Amino acid sequence: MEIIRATNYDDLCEKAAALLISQVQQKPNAVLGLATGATPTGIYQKMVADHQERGTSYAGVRTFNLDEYVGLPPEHPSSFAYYMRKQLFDRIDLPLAQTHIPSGVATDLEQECRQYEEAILAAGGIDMQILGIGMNGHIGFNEPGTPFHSVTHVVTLTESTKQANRRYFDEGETMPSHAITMGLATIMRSKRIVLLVSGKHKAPILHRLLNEPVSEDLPASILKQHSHVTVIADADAWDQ
Ligand SMILES: N[C@@H]1[C@@H](O)[C@H](O)[C@@H](COP(=O)(O)O)O[C@@H]1O
Repeated sequence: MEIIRATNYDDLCEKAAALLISQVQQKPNAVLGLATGATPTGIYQKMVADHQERGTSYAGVRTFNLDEYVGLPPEHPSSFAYYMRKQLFDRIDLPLAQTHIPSGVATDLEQECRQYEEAILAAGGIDMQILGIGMNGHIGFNEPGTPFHSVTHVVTLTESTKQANRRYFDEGETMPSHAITMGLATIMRSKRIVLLVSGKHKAPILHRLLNEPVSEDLPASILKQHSHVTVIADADAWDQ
């Protein structure tokens, strides 16, 4: 794993956005793997600014998001589909038809997972996958104990993950209990992976990732077996 130390969150976003933008400039029909959560929001802002100021075009790009909550339609403000439209898709020249997010309201969720996996393969695989990391080491929604060979599947969210994402839901609203997520094997098939770690609350998990052996108890540890992973961590995440 290549480790890049960013001075602060803005610098992390600058560095990650530069990787994505240069990927798209080199390959205008690149397949990008995208993530949600708090960490990537600044990156998407920088991509939008670059699109507006320097004209980087996403007209030929295809995207696949890591995950989506089961039961939330794309118009639900807490859905990842809604997040992606607001943060990025509606603000650049990327046709929505070229964006992919698992459907959390598919009648047959198992079939949705199979089709999602097939769609990634049919697109030629993911050129660059952006990842955040959960406090328990999850990537996507692959919680500790998820088999390394897993492909896109339905997961039961842990209490800690529900707690961490509670802030994206209205008070009193019931949190989804399940999600669809790319599996660890799906993520590992990406040609290049960029893992983002930001904030003091992520310092313990960054420490574990860098120091513990590869194990299904720490899902992100599988990334050590990938030949092209870049970890970008800001100073707060290093401060342990
Ligand atoms: N499914 C998402 C993950 O893909 C994300 O990486 C993680 C960390 O999010 P944040 O960046 O908000 O810390 O949260 C969620 O659980």
